[in-house]
Amino acid sequence: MTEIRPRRSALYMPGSNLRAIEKARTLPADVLILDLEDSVAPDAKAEARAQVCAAVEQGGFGPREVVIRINALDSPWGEDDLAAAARTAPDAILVPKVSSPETLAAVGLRLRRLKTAETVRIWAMIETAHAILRADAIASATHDVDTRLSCFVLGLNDLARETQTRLVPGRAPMLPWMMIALAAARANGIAILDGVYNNLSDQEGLRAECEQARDAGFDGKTLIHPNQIALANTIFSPTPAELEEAQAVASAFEKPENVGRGAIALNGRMVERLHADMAQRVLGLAQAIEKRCV
Ligand SMILES: CC(C)(COP(=O)(O)OP(=O)(O)OC[C@H]1O[C@@H](n2cnc3c(N)ncnc32)[C@H](O)[C@@H]1OP(=O)(O)O)[C@@H](O)C(=O)NCCC(=O)NCCSC(=O)C[C@H](O)C(=O)O
Ligand SMILES: [Mg+2]
Repeated sequence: MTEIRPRRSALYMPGSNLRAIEKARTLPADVLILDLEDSVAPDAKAEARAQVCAAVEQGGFGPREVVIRINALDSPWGEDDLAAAARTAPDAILVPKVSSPETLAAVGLRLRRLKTAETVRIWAMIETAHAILRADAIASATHDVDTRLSCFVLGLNDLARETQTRLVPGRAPMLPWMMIALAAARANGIAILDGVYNNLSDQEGLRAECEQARDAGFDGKTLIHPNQIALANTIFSPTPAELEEAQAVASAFEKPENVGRGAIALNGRMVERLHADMAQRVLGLAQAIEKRCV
């Protein structure tokens, strides 16, 4: 079974907020995104960079995946952010406003020159109209060894700003873009996380977006507040009924009488080997979640 990394909940926190970073070491999020970009004011950029890098070097984040979101390379802070982040060897460096594969190649090249540990991956924010139009080309960068791309993260606030498309309940105007990004990610074998839900006090609205993203095939949701973690973890985890079904499908194909068969009937439904593959993924995710024990 392929090992799966759970990314049900990915919590952003401003790099300038030391209290939030300290608190994050105890929060049950699968991924922590220490932000140097939009949540940090220009005057606080240098201090936030130093603070985030010291925190990553200090460690203590347990099984949580630690990601540093840098400023864009063409901003006044991007180059310094990238060099400092690379030295601390987080799990990944998240690059904002990626609009072409060339941006990722530029980041990859710098990581090679900086002799950055091979374990450091690149994640790309998909949050510009060009990124949607070039999603497959950007995701294809994962096949270039230098580029290290392993995950897309949607930025629907920036997409709304650029396109004037409204962020409305149900997200109908944004859904085609979400699915284009999803198809590009899956076609190239990388992970993909949904954008944030801005309303901190609306758990029902958050639930609706998490369920929509789960059904659409996303690995998890990016979050902005600790009170959003539990819901995302629950919704992006397999339910007991899904686990039972997955176990039944996997076991059915292991029976000696089914070894040579491509399709079988199970509880009145046709089940093919592709369903057994899907079942193995569900079982693998459940196993990986259990192993994390945050
Ligand atoms: C939105 C907030 C500014 C609200 O902060 P605050 O008013 O302090 O919230 P609370 O008083 O309810 O906080 C309770 C405790 O929880 C801690 N806390 C709050 N938020 C976080 C967090 N994100 N991570 C870790 N810990 C957090 C507080 O410190 C309190 O702790 P304690 O003192 O022990 O009680 C704030 O939630 C916040 O800053 N959120 C993150 C904002 C952010 O990072 N934004 C950038 C990413 S979103 C984005 O850019 C998406 C994309 O690019 C796009 O385009 O869409
Ligand atoms: Mg953004």
